[in-house]
Amino acid sequence: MDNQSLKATNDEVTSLEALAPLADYSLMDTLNCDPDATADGVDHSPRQVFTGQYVPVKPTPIEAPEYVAHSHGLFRELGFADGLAQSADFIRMFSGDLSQVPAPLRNVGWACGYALSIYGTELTQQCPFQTGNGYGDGRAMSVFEGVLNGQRWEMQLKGGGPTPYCRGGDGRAVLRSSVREFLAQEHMHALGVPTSRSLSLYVSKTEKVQRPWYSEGSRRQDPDRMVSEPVAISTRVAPSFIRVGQLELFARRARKQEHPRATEELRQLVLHLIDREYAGDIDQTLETPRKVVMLAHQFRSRLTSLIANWIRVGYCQGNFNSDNCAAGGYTLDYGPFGFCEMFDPHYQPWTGGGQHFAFLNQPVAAEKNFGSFISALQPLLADHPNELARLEEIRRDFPKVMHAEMEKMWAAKLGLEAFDAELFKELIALMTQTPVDYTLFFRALSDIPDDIAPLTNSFYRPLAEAGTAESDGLLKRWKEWLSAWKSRIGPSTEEVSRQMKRVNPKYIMREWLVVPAYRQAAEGNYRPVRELQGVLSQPYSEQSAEVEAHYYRLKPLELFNLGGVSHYSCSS
Ligand SMILES: Nc1ncnc2c1ncn2[C@@H]1O[C@H](COP(=O)(O)OP(=O)(O)OP(=O)(O)O)[C@@H](O)[C@H]1O
Ligand SMILES: [Mg+2]
Repeated sequence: MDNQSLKATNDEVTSLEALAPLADYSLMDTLNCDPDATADGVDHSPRQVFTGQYVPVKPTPIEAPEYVAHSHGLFRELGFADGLAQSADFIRMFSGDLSQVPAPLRNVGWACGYALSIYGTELTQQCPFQTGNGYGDGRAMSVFEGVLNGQRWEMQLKGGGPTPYCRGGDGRAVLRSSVREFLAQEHMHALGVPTSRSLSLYVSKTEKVQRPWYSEGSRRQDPDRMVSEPVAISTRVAPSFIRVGQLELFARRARKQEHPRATEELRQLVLHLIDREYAGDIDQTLETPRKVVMLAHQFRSRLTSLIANWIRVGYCQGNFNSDNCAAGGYTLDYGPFGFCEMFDPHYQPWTGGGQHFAFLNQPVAAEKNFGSFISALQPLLADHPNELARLEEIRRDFPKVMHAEMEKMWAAKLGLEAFDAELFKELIALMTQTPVDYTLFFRALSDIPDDIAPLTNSFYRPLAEAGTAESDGLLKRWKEWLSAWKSRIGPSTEEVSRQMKRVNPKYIMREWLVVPAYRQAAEGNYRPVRELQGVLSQPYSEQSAEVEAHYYRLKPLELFNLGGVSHYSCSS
């Protein structure tokens, strides 16, 4: 279906029968199926997939699914009736049972292979066959693609059982990680950060799997025991799920001429990416080499803006490999992520992640992924030296564009028209040395206080009380900084304050507030998850006094360094 002819709105979807005619499986219908795939999608053991951009896979339903939550906001955008989320056939489909879906909905889903580069280094070791042909969606599979309210969406189960890319894993996701991803996606959307979205979350009442996790109160880096956790399936939604790593897989094959159609498969995937994610930005009638250059340019804009947004809201991806970098330029894979609370440029919640993926190094990590992306496009321009040179320029200028995005973002956080390097440098030093809570600090600053007293509510160490020379020195510097800052903001403080409150959220997803919610959910009480969902869906709003008292506060000191709260070594 061509994007121009899409109907702008659809009638309210109240059943799967009403959803069925909106299906349009462009990926399955225009790209190549793995020729070794089984027709029925019963394909659940690790094997190599040599060609084709997708493998049909039948999801493995979770036993005895129970409704936990759905996104009211996304349902509204898609034109879905709220009641649908708790209807028997919808629960069946989105907990992995496609056997009874009405045609033309299909009763197999699909999984895709992808390659992995970590910080720009190409790897194949993670593939059980050491070739890269056995790595990809190991437990994620899409089950729907179609056009809803004028927009093309793909729906993907996470935890829907093993695929040929499972590498011996069980294909499941536990409730804990599913609650985190479910909440985080809609929270990021509400924060104004491009992201995959959350549709629904169902948990099994009977099926459990073992995962390494932390004992109560453990401060160790790594989990110290195995715990049995309920499995869940969350469904995420995006215009496509094409990753930088996916392009890389086909580009590596093209580079090595692994099979005669390798370059053609890469070309098809890139053109498909443009249709799905960049149709509004790239003229369909252009020749492929022109399109490829425009794609690189557009992705650079989206990626640099995305990273600046992450830093604006305090988000750290933790594992920003090329396979966790969506080629559409939105946030994907909420595993070892976290929101920075006590400000630390090196904040990294994932113990296995390394400093290269730390909070303020994300612009450089993004540059590495962008390099992988550019390298993946090169085989398509082998006979086009001009376009190839243009691609190289786009890559080379990434840091410049990223830097400009960051300065624009910091200026906005500070309510300034233009970035002020000196003011910023001293602020970062003060925020680190004090240290402050990143969210509370910028929100308190957004009130444009007369003196530093209101800002000190965001300080993890009370300055004045300490009375030491060091803290007295800091106090003086804070006062000087505040007055320097105030002299730089415009005369209409009310307007500046309003603007600042639109970029500096009041509420962010703090892990220690999420832990009790997923624990309660594992006991069958879903109210705390839904309450958190409500609070996190309005992160910039002044909410009730009760919400403020509970959610707008410093992380309690006793929770620092706690395994599973402040850091995690495994997130699945
Ligand atoms: N329990 C599991 N069974 C099978 N494969 C798994 C499992 N857990 C992770 N994987 C696979 O391991 C790889 C690395 O995992 P990672 O945590 O980045 O991804 P993920 O969180 O599963 O998925 P995604 O990137 O799709 O959000 C992915 O290819 C993923 O599909
Ligand atoms: Mg991943």
